[in-house]
Amino acid sequence: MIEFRSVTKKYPDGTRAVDDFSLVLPSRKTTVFVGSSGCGKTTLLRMVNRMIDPTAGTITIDDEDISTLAPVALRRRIGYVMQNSGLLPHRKVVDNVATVPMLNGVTKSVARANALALLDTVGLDRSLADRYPSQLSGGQQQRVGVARGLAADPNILLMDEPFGAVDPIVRSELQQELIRLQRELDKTIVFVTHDIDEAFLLGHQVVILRKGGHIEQVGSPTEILANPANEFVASFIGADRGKRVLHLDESSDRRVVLDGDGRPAGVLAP
Ligand SMILES: Nc1ncnc2c1ncn2[C@@H]1O[C@H](COP(=O)(O)OP(=O)(O)OP(=O)(O)O)[C@@H](O)[C@H]1O
Repeated sequence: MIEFRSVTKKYPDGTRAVDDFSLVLPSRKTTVFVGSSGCGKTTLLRMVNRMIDPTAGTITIDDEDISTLAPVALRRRIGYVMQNSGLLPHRKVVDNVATVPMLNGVTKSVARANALALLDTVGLDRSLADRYPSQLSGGQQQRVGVARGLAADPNILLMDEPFGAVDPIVRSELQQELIRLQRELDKTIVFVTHDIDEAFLLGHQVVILRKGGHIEQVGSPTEILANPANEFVASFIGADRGKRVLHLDESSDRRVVLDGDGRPAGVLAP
């Protein structure tokens, strides 16, 4: 369990990126921070592995105050996946994945063998192991980024807009893959996005944020969709435009679900 208690981050220039933020992120669940640009999502995420330290307040992991832990050691036991994969360009795929375990003291041969197994886990062919990142597609690079984030077998995986830079079809594949991985691996995932559809798809707990890391609403996708807390949330999730209000068309022999604009969204199983 990760807990933020009255956490504030004020940057040296005076910007209050996060202002008195408190929240519990349950273990083995995916919590998604969603909100528009500049609302403090990345700052919140990076405070979990001490890439950024809060100005006030405390963050605990399983009741341990992380300010008492050495940042480098903490970072090596928390997976981190970022938007542009962050792979080292001059290292082969397999070595990108094996780096952190080797820094943690795992021998090269074991780290490489584990890295190959992780390529299977994220749905990549092992034949790509000896390529350099530039020889992969954007989607493949992101998969390697996820494999690298998992390499030290962390309990916690931080993901900062990891699928933001790939096309919609690949993005959808990566999202499905992450849902599968979460079921299989049972990690505590903290995921940042500005895309509410992605947040609802991936999040067990969705946190809708406004400037300064202010929580507008927190809940499961179902809770938020059924009861948006205020007009800001209603507008953010598209409820005000009727986008998410679905209708049933039973005029034919099949029951067709229509979205707010009358477009078919799916067919109900008989
Ligand atoms: N190093 C910094 N110095 C000063 N201000 C910063 C710094 N980093 C971020 N900020 C400011 O803090 C606020 C929150 O930034 P943050 O990157 O956490 O937002 P975000 O929600 O992740 O945005 P985006 O979706 O654009 O990545 C913004 O106003 C940003 O300009």
